[in-house]
Amino acid sequence: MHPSAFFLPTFLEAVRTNTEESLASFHVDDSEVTLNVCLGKQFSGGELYFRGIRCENHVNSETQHEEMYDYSHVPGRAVLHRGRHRHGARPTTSGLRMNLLLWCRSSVFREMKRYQKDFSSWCGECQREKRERQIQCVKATKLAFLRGGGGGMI
Ligand SMILES: O=C(O)CCC(=O)C(=O)O
Ligand SMILES: [Fe+2]
Repeated sequence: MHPSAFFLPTFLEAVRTNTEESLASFHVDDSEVTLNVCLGKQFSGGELYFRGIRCENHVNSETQHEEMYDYSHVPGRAVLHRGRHRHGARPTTSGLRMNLLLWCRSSVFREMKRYQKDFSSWCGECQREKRERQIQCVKATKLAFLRGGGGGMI
């Protein structure tokens, strides 16, 4: 599919500076994909911290250790992340930080999501729950097998 068919519409959210930093506390974006371009030249701090991708149902669930990821901005470079990737920005400790944020939305993806119940292909918590269900299922099957006397056949 042509990218322009998938991401409609794309728009500019804001250029954030130090003074707007309260906006960047822990959140998910109302986008499918966000492009964050670092325009500041000299600053320190302002790192992004990512804490796992979540569907609407699991946005407040715990973070698994392996989902923790921190990113330090590099002037002139951009980071592209999923809008549903929970994230925030640490305070700028010196200088002026400016970031250009592009929120890219997909009406196709949003329409498809309305008919789906299982988001385990991208939500970390749906994945964890699915694994847990599988483990419980294997345990129950083993137990039923052993209770049925099948254990002697191994
Ligand atoms: O860089 C910031 O201050 C905000 C970052 C953010 O929220 C984003 O990349 O979506
Ligand atoms: Fe954001």
